[in-house]
Amino acid sequence: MIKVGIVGGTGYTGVELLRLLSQHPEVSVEAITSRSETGVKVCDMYPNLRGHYNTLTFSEPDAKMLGAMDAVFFATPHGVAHALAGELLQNGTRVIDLSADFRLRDVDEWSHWYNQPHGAPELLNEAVYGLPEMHREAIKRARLIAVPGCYPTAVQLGYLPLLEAGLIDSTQLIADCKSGVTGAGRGAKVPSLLAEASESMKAYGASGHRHLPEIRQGLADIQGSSVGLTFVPHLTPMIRGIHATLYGKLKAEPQELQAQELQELFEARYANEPFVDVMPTGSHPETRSVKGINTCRLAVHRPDNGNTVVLSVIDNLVKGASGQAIQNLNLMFGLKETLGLDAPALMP
Ligand SMILES: NC(=O)C1=CN([C@@H]2O[C@H](COP(=O)(O)OP(=O)(O)OC[C@H]3O[C@@H](n4cnc5c(N)ncnc54)[C@H](OP(=O)(O)O)[C@@H]3O)[C@@H](O)[C@H]2O)C=CC1
Ligand SMILES: CC(=O)N[C@@H](CCC(=O)OP(=O)(O)O)C(=O)O
Repeated sequence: MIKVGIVGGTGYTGVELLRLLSQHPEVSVEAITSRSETGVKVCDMYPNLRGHYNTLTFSEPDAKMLGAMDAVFFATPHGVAHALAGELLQNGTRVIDLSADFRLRDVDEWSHWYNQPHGAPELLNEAVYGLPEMHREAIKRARLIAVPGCYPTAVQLGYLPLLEAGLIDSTQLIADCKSGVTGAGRGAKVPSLLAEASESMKAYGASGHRHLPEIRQGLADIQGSSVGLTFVPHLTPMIRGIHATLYGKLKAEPQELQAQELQELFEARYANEPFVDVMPTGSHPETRSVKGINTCRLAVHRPDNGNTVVLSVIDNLVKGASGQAIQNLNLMFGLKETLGLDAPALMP
């Protein structure tokens, strides 16, 4: 069994790691941290986990205890993994970080968007961006994984086939994205209150959101040169889910491409990807079709105005965080990529 620890076990991504790992045949969760719930049993705090973790108890984050693990997940706010990752890696423990600590390669850009100095710039060279559909071979060899953000996952998977094939004008990309409220974490905040978030919808970060540089970096890696992107996130009255509507203007020659050819491009690109589902022509994927699962469902449209529209849905807590983190762990440890991640979505 692979022994794992979770730092930040009381948050939404931490408890989602616990839920998913309870079904993983090769992983045993041996340590879980929370500074506020030290001494409390996991199954007493989260009744959905009763019967799965009968003795596992929250403890203070401790480098020695975590260093005894084969791998440690960080499900913590930005800046926490910076402090501990180096010591763990020295002990031979692999690190899978769900926060943004190692996602941006440019230290100054990171400090600008996260309003603090970067705490571990010496580790940036070896951090691998954990989007398996782009970086599978590097992930297999990695010791330190930066799990992509939720919006960045949905946007990059949607644009990837079009940018790889050079079909759209990459100076004018527009990503219009919606998220459920769990995207904001479990800490009490006024905008996440039921009375504030239900029966209403709002954009935020329209003139600059910290996922903008991450998405730009990922899309530039895909096409080999920089992109121009407008990204506007919205908060919607649902608990889980990301819906991304991605616009792209077809270049002059690809103007001839018909809907069926774009469909075939997407199907061919993702034919061997276990967690990307290209839906039939004309589909409009729903966030509820990916609730609780690690799948990104995509549909590509070709309106008659020279544009393409890609619709991309994921569960922010699964393919957008904890599920993708486990997909990375499977690759790093030479396991079947889908292990522990193959249950169907909840419906309705
Ligand atoms: N929610 C989402 O949809 C997504 C979240 N992420 C990222 O994953 C990370 C976790 O998110 P989420 O689960 O929503 O966050 P939450 O705010 O829900 O939980 C944060 C967890 O971290 C612990 N924590 C906070 N500060 C520290 C600290 N200084 N040292 C150690 N532990 C600490 C908290 O427990 P305690 O204070 O008791 O120690 C808590 O368990 C964040 O970086 C987030 O941006 C990524 C993709 C999607
Ligand atoms: C709805 C909401 O507030 N979403 C969060 C992003 C989700 C998240 O946790 O961001 P990371 O993936 O970078 O960790 C936000 O906009 O800041």
